[in-house]
Amino acid sequence: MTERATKKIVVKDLRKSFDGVPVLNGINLEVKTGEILTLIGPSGSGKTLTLKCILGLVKPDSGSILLDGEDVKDMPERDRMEFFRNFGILFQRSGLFDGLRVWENIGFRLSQQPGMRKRQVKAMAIEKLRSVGLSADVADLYPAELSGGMQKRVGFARAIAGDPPILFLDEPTAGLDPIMSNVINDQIFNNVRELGSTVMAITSNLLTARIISDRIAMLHEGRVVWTGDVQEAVRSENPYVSQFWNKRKDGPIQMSVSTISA
Ligand SMILES: Nc1ncnc2c1ncn2[C@@H]1O[C@H](COP(=O)(O)OP(=O)(O)OP(=O)(O)O)[C@@H](O)[C@H]1O
Repeated sequence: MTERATKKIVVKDLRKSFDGVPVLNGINLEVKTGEILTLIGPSGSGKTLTLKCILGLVKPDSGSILLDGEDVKDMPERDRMEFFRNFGILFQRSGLFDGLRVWENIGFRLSQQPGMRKRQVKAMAIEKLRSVGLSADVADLYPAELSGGMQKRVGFARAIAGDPPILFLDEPTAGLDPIMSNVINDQIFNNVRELGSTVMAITSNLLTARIISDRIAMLHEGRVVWTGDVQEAVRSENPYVSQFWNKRKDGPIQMSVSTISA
């Protein structure tokens, strides 16, 4: 098979500095088709920045980023926006449009396709709401009328609308209680498996990482210090993974107070 068919996301030697201070020091990542890769790592290790570079929100200094075989690093802005329409993105704060009803939020991308009727968009939105465990009544509400957990679920429903081949999930369970986190973990896992999407996720929630991931990539100081299957991560003796996974204060990962409080 070609690289395009087997690897949906390929990041090679990604580097980024701010004011001469290196933050990404040569990130290498690969996500195979249909695989869920989760980035974990201490605060400030470069997880969000890596995702921002992949999404084109921050321009890296060097390296290459291939999505579905296309080099997106130097893609012109208009092409990039068009290209990313094919992918699902769940932002950390759900990113719902306050002025749009739930169904309009979920159907936003679909409604921009020529010839798409309102009725079709709403039907698709309701189907996606059901797949994240919410009833059709929610469709006509506005985001402000929803709890944080419901907003996350609607954000996820929007990300999977259009059955995207690639999905990016930034902290899908941040700020949720443990029960709601678990509901979302299951819904991510089930929906993604059903759709066969390739996923790159970021999470600080180790239970989320454990439930949704096939593979884990651990970042530290802007480098990938370990990658492996999720089962290997759980019992890994790699000092970084073991310290992080077992939430130990002592080890090679040193957290300064300014980092902890950031
Ligand atoms: N636009 C920017 N300008 C300057 N520094 C930045 C910028 N964006 C990120 N950084 C720095 O890059 C480092 C990595 O940030 P990043 O947000 O990727 O961390 P993270 O691993 O996602 O952490 P967290 O889990 O706390 O979100 C941090 O030290 C941050 O201050």
